[in-house]
Amino acid sequence: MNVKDQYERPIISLRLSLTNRCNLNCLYCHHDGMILTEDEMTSDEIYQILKIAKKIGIQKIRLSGGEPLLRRDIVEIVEKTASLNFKDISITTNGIGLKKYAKPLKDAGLNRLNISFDSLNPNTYEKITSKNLLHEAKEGILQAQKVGLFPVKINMVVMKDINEKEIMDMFEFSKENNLVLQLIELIKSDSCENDDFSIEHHYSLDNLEKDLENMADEVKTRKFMQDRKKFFIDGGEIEIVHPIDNTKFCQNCTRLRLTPEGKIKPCLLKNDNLVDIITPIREEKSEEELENIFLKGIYNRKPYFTD
Ligand SMILES: Nc1nc2c(ncn2[C@@H]2O[C@H](COP(=O)(O)OP(=O)(O)OP(=O)(O)O)[C@@H](O)[C@H]2O)c(=O)[nH]1
Ligand SMILES: C[S@@+](CC[C@H](N)C(=O)[O-])C[C@H]1O[C@@H](n2cnc3c(N)ncnc32)[C@H](O)[C@@H]1O
Ligand code: SF4
Ligand code: SF4
Repeated sequence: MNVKDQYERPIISLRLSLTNRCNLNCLYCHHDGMILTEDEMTSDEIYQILKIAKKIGIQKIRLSGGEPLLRRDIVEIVEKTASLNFKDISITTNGIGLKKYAKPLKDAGLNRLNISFDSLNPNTYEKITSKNLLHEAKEGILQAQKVGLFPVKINMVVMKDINEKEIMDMFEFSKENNLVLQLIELIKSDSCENDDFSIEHHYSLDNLEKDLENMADEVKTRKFMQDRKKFFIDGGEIEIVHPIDNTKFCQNCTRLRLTPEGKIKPCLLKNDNLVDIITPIREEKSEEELENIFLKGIYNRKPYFTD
């Protein structure tokens, strides 16, 4: 089965937020758009939801959070996910736990990783994350690379007056270590604790995109990935995530989300259209009923930014 939403967007990927807990406290964090509850699904409940996802045609799974590596059963979750033969399983992490987990996760069936890393400067890193853990994050990145997870992407949220001058240094670091650099525009959302920060430090990626276009040996567009652009420069790769007021980004959005407590979330930036799937699972409803609940989540999808 291959499902489309009411706007003819195929549903290709599911992003599971495994927890709202985190070991960093980034100034800009949007918590993947979550309402911050403490409830977390068990790995068996997650597995049941993934089975329905597979059945309705979801191909790609992303595990995120909060910090997904804080889940003690993270390896078991990846193992269970891998047993369902999805095309792609990835994790977004701050990298602090990777020294310990990169190899077990790879062995459990993880394909790739995105690692948040906004600065190579220890003071700036600490200012952003409120923890003096740059060294651990960097070690985690290199460990992921070493155990053969590929590609490893660096997620760098670009912020005015904080790290915007570091883009080229981060690109050099990425090239040297065979990493893809993903530059992310700072998003303002209801789930950011500090609204003023997102406004004050917003840095538009428009001009940078034009500069990269001129510098690039090749430019590619990721069609089912929000029409994002990838720039190939001097043997390195930069991808731009430019979601704000970007109608094309939303027109090409093919992802559904799941909250840690078990609700289907149709859009990162909205919380008024969630669909509870964990209660019916705990009530042992039939497969058909559970599938219909999933489809209701898809039915609720709507592009956030429109013309
Ligand atoms: N507006 C919006 N922003 C998103 C969405 N998904 C991801 N982002 C932003 O994109 C950034 C990177 O997300 P990741 O979790 O690393 O995954 P990704 O880049 O979307 O996925 P891949 O490129 O396939 O690895 C995050 O900072 C999010 O803020 C989305 O659906 N809508
Ligand atoms: C919420 S974090 C969860 C996963 C993990 N803790 C991490 O930091 O990678 C997922 C991604 O969202 C990004 N992010 C968080 N708040 C953001 C914001 N306000 N604007 C843009 N990206 C943001 C982070 O940089 C990270 O790459
Ligand atoms: S961006 Fe990731 S690492 Fe930073 S506070 Fe948010 S969840 Fe934690
Ligand atoms: S509709 Fe737009 S804002 Fe909402 S999740 Fe998709 S890309 Fe993000």
